[in-house]
Amino acid sequence: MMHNQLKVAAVIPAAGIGSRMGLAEPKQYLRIADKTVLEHSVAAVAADNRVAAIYIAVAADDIRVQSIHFKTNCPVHLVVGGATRAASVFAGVAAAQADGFHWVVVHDAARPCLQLSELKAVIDAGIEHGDGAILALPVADTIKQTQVAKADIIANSVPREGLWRALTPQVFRAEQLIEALRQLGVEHAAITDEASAIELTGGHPKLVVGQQTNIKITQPGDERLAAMFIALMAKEQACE
Ligand SMILES: Nc1ccn([C@@H]2O[C@H](COP(=O)(O)OP(=O)(O)OP(=O)(O)O)[C@@H](O)[C@H]2O)c(=O)n1
Ligand SMILES: C[C@](O)(CO)[C@H](O)COP(=O)(O)O
Repeated sequence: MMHNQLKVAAVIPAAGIGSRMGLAEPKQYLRIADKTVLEHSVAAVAADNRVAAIYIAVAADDIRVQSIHFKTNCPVHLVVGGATRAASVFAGVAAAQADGFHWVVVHDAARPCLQLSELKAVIDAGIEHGDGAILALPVADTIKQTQVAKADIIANSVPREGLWRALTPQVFRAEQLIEALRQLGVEHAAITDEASAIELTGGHPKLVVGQQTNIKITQPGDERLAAMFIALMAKEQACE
């Protein structure tokens, strides 16, 4: 069912330093085609007309974001993020809640290839399912576990049945997410996404199958893959 009438706020954690990329600037400011990775991600979440406001959590000393003019149909607010992803998400959700939003769609700034069909599906599922919903992909490869002392030597294989890779967006009731983060604390090492905070406080979010193209720019080379996907998606849109 499509929940057309409901308005949601998007929260974009964009306060990371991108240490695994090893670049001079954070990965959300890399340029792909005509704009930065952050602008691609913001435009992607703004594409669903239920998204009525966007809250971007940026580092306190971020000056790059000041020169960006976000071209969206809804207001874009900047909030100060924190030392962990969870702290940045908390800041964004708290701001959205203060502005009266009851639902939040959290999407990594580092995932610029999100497609509208995925976004719509996860918002629908999140609102419909009691404990929210996330985009995810079932693990498709054989999974190996390494030895404790030797990181490149196999100890055994792990059954992949029931294993999924978590993506974003992740959709939750603002109240439920903020309470979970407050209860666990935003420094909690096991909160690597919003769903894990909900799980750790007793909830069971729904999994919605995402697209292989919805990659997170994490390691060198990922930006080239993202650029290819963005070019392909633009070409497909032009043909529609
Ligand atoms: N304190 C932090 C850490 C991360 N993020 C954001 O969370 C998203 C996903 O995190 P990740 O890929 O781990 O980004 P970084 O923390 O920047 O990368 P790294 O772990 O390589 O340093 C990114 O959009 C990142 O900007 C954030 O808002 N605040
Ligand atoms: C939220 C997330 O993108 C889901 O895959 C991810 O957990 C955050 O980044 P990290 O690479 O795990 O730090």
